Amino acid sequence: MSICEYRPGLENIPATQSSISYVDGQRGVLEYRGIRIEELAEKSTFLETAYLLIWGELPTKAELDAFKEEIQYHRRVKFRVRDMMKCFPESGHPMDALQASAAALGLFYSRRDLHNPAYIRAAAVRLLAKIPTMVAAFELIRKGNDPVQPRDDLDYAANFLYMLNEQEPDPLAARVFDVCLTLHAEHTINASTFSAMVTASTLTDPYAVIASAVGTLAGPLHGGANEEVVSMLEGIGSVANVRPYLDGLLERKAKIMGFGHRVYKVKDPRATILQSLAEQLFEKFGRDKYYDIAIELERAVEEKLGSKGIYPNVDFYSGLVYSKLGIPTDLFTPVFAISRVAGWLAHWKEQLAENRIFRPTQIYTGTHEAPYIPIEKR
Ligand SMILES: CC(=O)SCCNC(=O)CCNC(=O)[C@H](O)C(C)(C)COP(=O)(O)OP(=O)(O)OC[C@H]1O[C@@H](n2cnc3c(N)ncnc32)[C@H](O)[C@@H]1OP(=O)(O)O
Ligand SMILES: O=C([O-])CC(=O)C(=O)O
Repeated sequence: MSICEYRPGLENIPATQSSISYVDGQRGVLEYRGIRIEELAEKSTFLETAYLLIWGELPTKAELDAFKEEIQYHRRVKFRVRDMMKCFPESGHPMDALQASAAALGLFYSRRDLHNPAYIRAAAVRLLAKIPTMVAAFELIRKGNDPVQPRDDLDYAANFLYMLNEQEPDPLAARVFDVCLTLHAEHTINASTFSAMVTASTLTDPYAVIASAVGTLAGPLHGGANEEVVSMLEGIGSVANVRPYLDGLLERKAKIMGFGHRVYKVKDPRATILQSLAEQLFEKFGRDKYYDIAIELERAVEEKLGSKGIYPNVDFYSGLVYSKLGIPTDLFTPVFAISRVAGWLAHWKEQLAENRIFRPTQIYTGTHEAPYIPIEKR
């Protein structure tokens, strides 16, 4: 077999075949199972979209009702998981808390039966159901409160906001949050999904698969960028300071958070939708001063870097939406994870259906036949 050219970051190297989602980065198109993201954002719900991603087809009403009921049944987490979270340092990052809690689920559901569709479904349901509960629980625990139990009369998105803010959300806020979850659910073979697939390919348990993906999503070049965007907008402080601040970043050759993408060379279609969701929230609950800074920054970056294909990605406007929903800044990436778990699970299932362990090669750049130097002579 011939050795291919080495491409840092595996740029443009196909690492799998998949029918889950599709991105055309030149035209700004994203489809889940062939359906455009704009259409899903308008007409679907997160749980219906998760079902579509994992099982490949839109559910019938009966299938969706059964799925929702299963999710609702599994939302609670065991008291030992909550007690474990109480031992985490309050100052720890919620993504670390989520990674540890997701991995801990493997201690309780350790039976592994990867060829059994019922096992796959049960694990997928458990993860989709429990991850929001664990994210909200850590938030309340670190504030010194007891976690709030899920409410059966609230749907997935509304229930999360309720568990987080300890009050029932406004219906517009709940719908906007549900759309955010749909938008973030899947994005082909990005870094965290690749991480999930590599982990899955060893035939380990699904909790390890998801914990590994959570750890990968946390980094500032990936899902962690949404948190960094808000710090950047706060650091800019005013519309007048946008251009001097940007010039400073470019001089230092620093990355502008929330901009650029390996695949998109135009504005990310999800950023466009998130921007319109932010506007809907501002109309009802008041405008955020950071929105004006964000718009000016988008304009300035386009002028300076548009020719290089650097435009807002999904992480640019999401923080403005989340802040308006009462979500603390360091929960932005865990909230991304609540959603992306759907895509990770879809890829886990697809990987298992035709598994071969990931084991690429390398180009060795070290020496050979090196002498062992005794410690006293080094
Ligand atoms: C959910 C998500 O993961 S979406 C992405 C979230 N991440 C961010 O927003 C962090 C900021 N963005 C970035 O770091 C990058 O654009 C990434 C990591 C998303 C993609 O990285 P890559 O495809 O490897 O692009 P790479 O970093 O090689 O950049 C290519 C060129 O564009 C420039 N560039 C890319 N993104 C940016 C940016 N945000 N700000 C300034 N310049 C940028 C690079 O400096 C480089 O320029 P050069 O060719 O003159 O050296
Ligand atoms: O696709 C990528 O490289 C990053 C990602 O997860 C996304 O944009 O949602």
